Amino acid sequence: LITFIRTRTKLTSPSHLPPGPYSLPLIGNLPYMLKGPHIYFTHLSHSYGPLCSVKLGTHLFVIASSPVAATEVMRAHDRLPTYRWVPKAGQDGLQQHSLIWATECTQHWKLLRSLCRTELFSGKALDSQSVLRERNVEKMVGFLKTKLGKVVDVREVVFATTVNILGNICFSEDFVGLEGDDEEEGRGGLKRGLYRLMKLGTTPNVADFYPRFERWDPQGLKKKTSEAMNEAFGVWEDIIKERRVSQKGIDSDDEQDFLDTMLRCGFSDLQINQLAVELFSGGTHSTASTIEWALAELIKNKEAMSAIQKELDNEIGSTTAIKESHLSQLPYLHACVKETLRLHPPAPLLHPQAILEECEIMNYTVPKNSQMIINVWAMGRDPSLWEDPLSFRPERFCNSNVDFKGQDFKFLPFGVGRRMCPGYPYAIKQIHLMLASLIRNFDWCLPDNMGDLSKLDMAENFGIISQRKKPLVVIPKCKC
Ligand code: HEM
Repeated sequence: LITFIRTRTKLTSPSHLPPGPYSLPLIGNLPYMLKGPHIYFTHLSHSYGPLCSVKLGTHLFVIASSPVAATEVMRAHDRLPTYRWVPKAGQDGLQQHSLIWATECTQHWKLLRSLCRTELFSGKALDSQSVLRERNVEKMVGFLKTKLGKVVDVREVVFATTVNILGNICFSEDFVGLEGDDEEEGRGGLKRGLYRLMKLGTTPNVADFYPRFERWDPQGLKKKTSEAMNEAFGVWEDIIKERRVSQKGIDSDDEQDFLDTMLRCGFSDLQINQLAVELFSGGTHSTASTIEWALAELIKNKEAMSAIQKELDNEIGSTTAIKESHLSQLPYLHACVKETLRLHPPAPLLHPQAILEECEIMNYTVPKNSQMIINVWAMGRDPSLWEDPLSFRPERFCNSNVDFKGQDFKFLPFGVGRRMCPGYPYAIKQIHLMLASLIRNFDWCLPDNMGDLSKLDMAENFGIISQRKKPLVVIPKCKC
């Protein structure tokens, strides 16, 4: 079959295009994406090599699935004009204020990135936030202690904690409850808005593949995205109003939170809402999902769990609450988090960027306006790059220099280049602290009816953030 497809492809494709499958008229290869684009693209790379091309709707996508191909794609990005592909559902005149959805690296994008880097993610900013993170993580541990022996949805608790940490850093507020009773308490807006935005991000949009449908918004996704944005705005609208009136924090020496910083910079309500929604949607599901996957992998892999518990016992001893100052002494914990990000990168595909000029990559011709994608998920599971790649073996990162800072092209969970995640130092601190606290304070087991640990379901769901298909539902037990 593969030989047939290859021959057919050779006959039908322009001669120097990166190889790829025969595409059906009009729909291209869209029907094959149902299991998840990252899985389909990985299969393609097995058949056609590390740089292949595929037609989806009316667009040509070029997919890089090896470190060499990814390096070449990034080189092309550096020397040629590019623009970031933005889902049509998010294109409502908001890009001019956007960080994540800025199509180009404009002056405003630069300003937002540098503001976030200095005020949220620099070493100094991270140090000043540590008390907020520690306080919220202590609350999470306290809450779980009331649930000993009972079934807990780890995703709910961890997600709520990540939202509240960012809520405190940006608005000095806890926005959601840990009990999952926000709807009854009338404060579910942010959680609901963020879940809705994530769901909208996972819904395939006809208009993305057939741009001529854009103006009709056939699935109503544009409208729903804008409703979810408004729902989030409703959560902090009054806080912004009050702060504008009180002028509190207007002097830079008085600044309490990131809202003060945004007000000092003269941001309008629209700009504040846009940046806040992007920080919350980029920074909460991704970290919560990594913690959920890491805990699931550790519950499943008893040896790794014992090794991490031993490290925590040896390095922290009987100290009750883990502090961020302990984290640098925990290399095995760091290795477990890297191993989780290798197997379960929350962003399995780096965002498509289109190159605006025809160019040569690895001796193939890439036509102008092709969307370039780097398949991080495929590289994390490639047996030519990692020994026994499907097994969870944190040891591979012990005594290794491989890091996620965008230098090692086989391991890019936070992306690479100009659009790399600016929040990674923040994310890593938070993940380390929360995971260490979950393991230090509790033993974890599956509910009886779920049987054997080794059969813990590890299926994944592809979306704007890739998560476990089923939430991790487990029982915390007293570590006595
Ligand atoms: C485990 C946690 C996280 C992972 C794996 C992650 C991953 C990524 C990746 C891969 C990108 C680049 C996307 C691309 O090039 O296609 C990105 C961009 C971004 N991330 Fe993260 N991220 C995480 C946490 C965070 C946090 C905590 C924040 C903020 C609070 C954040 C904010 C952003 C923003 C604003 C961008 C867009 C940057 C731009 O386009 O210039 N992320 N993230």
